[in-house]
Amino acid sequence: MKLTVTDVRKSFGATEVLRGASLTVGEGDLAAVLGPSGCGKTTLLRIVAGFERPDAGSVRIGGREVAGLPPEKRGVGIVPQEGALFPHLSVARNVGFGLPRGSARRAGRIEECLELVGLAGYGDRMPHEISGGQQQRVALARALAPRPGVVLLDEPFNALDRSLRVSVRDEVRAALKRAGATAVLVTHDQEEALSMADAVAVMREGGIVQEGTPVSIYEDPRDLGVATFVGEAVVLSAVLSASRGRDTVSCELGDLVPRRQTAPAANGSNRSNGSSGTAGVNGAGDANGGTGSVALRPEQFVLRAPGEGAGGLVERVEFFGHDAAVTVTLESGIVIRARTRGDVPHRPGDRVGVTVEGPVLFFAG
Ligand SMILES: Nc1ncnc2c1ncn2[C@@H]1O[C@H](COP(=O)(O)OP(=O)(O)OP(=O)(O)O)[C@@H](O)[C@H]1O
Repeated sequence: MKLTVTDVRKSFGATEVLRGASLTVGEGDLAAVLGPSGCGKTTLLRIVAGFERPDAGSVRIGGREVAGLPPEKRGVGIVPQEGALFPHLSVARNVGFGLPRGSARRAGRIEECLELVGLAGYGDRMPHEISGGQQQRVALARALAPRPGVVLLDEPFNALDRSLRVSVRDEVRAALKRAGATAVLVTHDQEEALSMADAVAVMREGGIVQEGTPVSIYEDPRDLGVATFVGEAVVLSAVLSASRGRDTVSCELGDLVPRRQTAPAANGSNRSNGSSGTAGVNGAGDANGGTGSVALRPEQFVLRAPGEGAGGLVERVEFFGHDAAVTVTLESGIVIRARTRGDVPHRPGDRVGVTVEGPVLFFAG
């Protein structure tokens, strides 16, 4: 079911934790609420679940206002941080916990949900007899069993080690999609949000500051704060200027092309993507001739021979197999981290030239 949270406010004593947070999750979508620790993510989730009462605002599930309803009347399933399975109950009894006792469909629904999460046949095991990732999938099966309108996942992969996390994420996403569930995942991990979710809502200081697809949030962040939180970026001072129908952002790595264009191009067409506010600049602000900041992504840096582009010294090469990260200190002292192919020819101590490819994010101010 569709979930709509509108202008929700919540204070604990004198601390205002939610300052008018709004969020919409389409039916069958998986939305990630992404924000730093303490920004109010869990409080928002607890308000949707009914464990906290908002001071103001509305929460609608499938069009029905649920703000006054207790948790058990909301049709919400919850996957807590560490699975929190009942250790003395078998996997099947954990999954069936929220189902009416004695119903003829109970056993069938338990098996169905175990199948959804890829654990058919595991019903008789005890929680300690399965892995941490499997325990999380059982927790998801338990949340899905009563067919909730919305499933809430609160940092569900925190307890898993990194290598396991990636595969469990895929499995959880696949199970949610198979179940056709509308789901909200709370996380502070941008990679998790970008790789798993259909939509990402970036949260900051008690409010959702930007909602969109993972690609749009990464490529078109509304301000420098979102740009640097959602993905790595090197931020440099820059000046935006327009000449001959084309905007240019000048910084110590040269004259670059901003992602948004203010001026009509030479052939008369306007290259602005028109998505919001003043073109030439990401987010609000005045573009013309302005100073501001440019945010450069690691994959935009190209390492070349010394003499081409800005000069720098390779400090470190991190090899990941499929790609590599090369840390370079530029002559100005700025440190950049470039994502390159895995077969990187550079070694610490090498001199290189650095250029930037592709349109860049520019923020006035
Ligand atoms: N019951 C409470 N009483 C008082 N303060 C609270 C309560 N619950 C949360 N807070 C405060 O509200 C703020 C937001 O907490 P919340 O847990 O919602 O943030 P979060 O973004 O989920 O953080 P994390 O990622 O660390 O879990 C924090 O400063 C926290 O201390």
